[in-house]
Amino acid sequence: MQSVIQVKNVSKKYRSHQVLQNIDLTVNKNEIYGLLGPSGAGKTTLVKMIAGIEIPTTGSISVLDSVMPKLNTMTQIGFMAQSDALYGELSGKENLEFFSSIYGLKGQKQKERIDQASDLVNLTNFLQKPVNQYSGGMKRRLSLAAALLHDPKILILDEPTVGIDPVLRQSIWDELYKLSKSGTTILVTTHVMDEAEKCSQLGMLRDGKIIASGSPRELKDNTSSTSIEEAFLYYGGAHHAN
Ligand SMILES: Nc1ncnc2c1ncn2[C@@H]1O[C@H](COP(=O)(O)OP(=O)(O)OP(=O)(O)O)[C@@H](O)[C@H]1O
Repeated sequence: MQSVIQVKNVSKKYRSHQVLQNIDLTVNKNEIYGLLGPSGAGKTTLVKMIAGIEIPTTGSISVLDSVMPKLNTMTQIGFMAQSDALYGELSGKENLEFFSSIYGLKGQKQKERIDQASDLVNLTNFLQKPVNQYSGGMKRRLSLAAALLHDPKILILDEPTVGIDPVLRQSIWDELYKLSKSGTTILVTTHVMDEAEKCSQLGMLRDGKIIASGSPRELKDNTSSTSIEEAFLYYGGAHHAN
């Protein structure tokens, strides 16, 4: 199996605050890898380092065989941050035009990619509306479309479905499966257990450490759990007992 993301012994400190400790993690091509953990566990910090936005204090991260941060590799990553970085005064379409021009898309290709990405997130009929009139869920969907514009090899999504209703959440997951089947590798953070269940591989993060990793099935079988939540509590407890 071809690995596209390798995190080796990574730690991150902000001043004296140790946020992540000795993280090892591998994501293989076409996987949907979920980083599951409660608020403050360090998920955002970890995905930002993988995307090349933050730098580890110690350890190394390589993406598509390049040590991060590397500009060329960063252009092959679509990153959807937790808070939407959108221009409120501009319409949805103008936002997508702006982001696609940053990726160097122009003319017919730009139009095609904007059409595809907005269709994927069901925003086609709202593209003319200013973004400051969008609901929270619509802003999330527009951010997802923006992350997809340049057809990235790796998609990194930080809590992508927060504020999105269950029907649309399912349709976004359906699209993530399609993207993964067509060759996109997806790394997604979540604190929602049933969402973690949808991933092909999971890393459970707690207090800045990976407490367990494997497929949802493996994690449940290995702990004789009937749910991911139960497995998470098991590993969390075992971790604290050590
Ligand atoms: N720039 C920063 N400077 C100092 N501390 C930071 C910084 N960024 C994050 N932290 C701290 O690192 C810890 C982990 O934060 P992080 O956002 O990575 O967690 P998270 O698991 O993504 O949580 P959430 O789901 O709430 O965003 C928190 O205690 C946070 O306060």
